[in-house]
Amino acid sequence: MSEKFANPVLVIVDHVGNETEGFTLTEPSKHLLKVARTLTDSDVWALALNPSPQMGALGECGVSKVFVPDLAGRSPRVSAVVAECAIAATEIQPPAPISAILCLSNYRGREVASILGAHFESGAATDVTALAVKDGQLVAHKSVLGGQWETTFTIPRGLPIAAVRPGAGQAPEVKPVATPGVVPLNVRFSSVTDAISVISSEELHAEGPTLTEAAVVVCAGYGTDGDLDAVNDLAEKLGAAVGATRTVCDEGWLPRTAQIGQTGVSVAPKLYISAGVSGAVHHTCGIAGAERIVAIVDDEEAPIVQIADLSIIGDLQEIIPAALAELG
Ligand SMILES: Cc1cc2nc3c(=O)[nH]c(=O)nc-3n(C[C@H](O)[C@H](O)[C@H](O)COP(=O)(O)OP(=O)(O)OC[C@H]3O[C@@H](n4cnc5c(N)ncnc54)[C@H](O)[C@@H]3O)c2cc1C
Repeated sequence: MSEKFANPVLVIVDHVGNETEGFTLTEPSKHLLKVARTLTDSDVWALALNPSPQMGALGECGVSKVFVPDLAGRSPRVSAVVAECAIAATEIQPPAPISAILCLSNYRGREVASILGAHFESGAATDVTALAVKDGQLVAHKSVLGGQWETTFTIPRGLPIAAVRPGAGQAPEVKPVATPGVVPLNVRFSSVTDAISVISSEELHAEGPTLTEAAVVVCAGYGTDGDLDAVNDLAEKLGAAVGATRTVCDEGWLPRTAQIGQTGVSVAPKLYISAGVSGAVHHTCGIAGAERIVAIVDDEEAPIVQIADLSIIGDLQEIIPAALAELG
């Protein structure tokens, strides 16, 4: 039986939505809460960054306590705001020692983790792909050097902080909590935090699901030769988000925000379908969280074939229309 912490693990969770239409806990956050459950015999707590967290979904993920800070108009997109909320959650009275703080390893999460690591004079691991507890310490795994090496390390001092890649780590079924407690947080934000404010933010891809949230991702590779009609048609049919390899973004066929991989985003869909992708490690390290991988590629020796659950060898411009015809 694997070792666990005796104290709660705090998870910084993300929601999408707004106050008018309501907030929805993101799939990567749900996954991370279940990963947290594997690390402690005690409670899993969540820090939510909106005034109306999705309590039902948090309870289903085994969360017993939800910290809800009053941001007083500040944006949760500012990493320092989020970090100071997490610090405030660790200072509630009476004190409740926390074993570890987890967040998602995205652009904001990596910054949040570093600020927290510096504040607690402990350490922060980012881009983590798996977590465990050994000898009372958090053990983190991460792939480095373009995914060619897997490293295992620990934070031996103070409160460990880990930013975990979306969808990474084992997430077993958890025992739901019927009614998680809500703890309002009054945070004394520092002047450093208030030195940054968000002037505006607009969603660039309002159509279709977000790449990192989507249950199905169709990824365009260089083999599309810039003709993305088939990929877009398949994505539309499946309600999927469209991703890309770096070469596709380098060519300007899709925006850089679509890039999946080491220098792009990580995705963790239930189904990832690649079209004309060779499967370089720089790319496949970004799909480690995918449940099922289907590769459409004309080269049976391509590395993607080695990791795919199903490979369809041939011309994507013939295979995808044929598949769409089957789907009706
Ligand atoms: C430091 C570093 C970081 C990097 N970061 C990233 C990253 O974040 N993300 C990323 O994706 N890459 C990244 N790369 C680049 C990566 O190494 C690969 O070059 C890139 O992923 C290859 O993209 P691709 O599979 O689209 O193209 P290719 O490797 O050219 O593969 C195209 C594939 O399509 C097949 N094909 C051609 N025509 C057809 C057709 N008609 N039908 C079906 N199949 C066809 C070909 O046989 C081939 O297998 C990085 C590289 C470095 C050095």
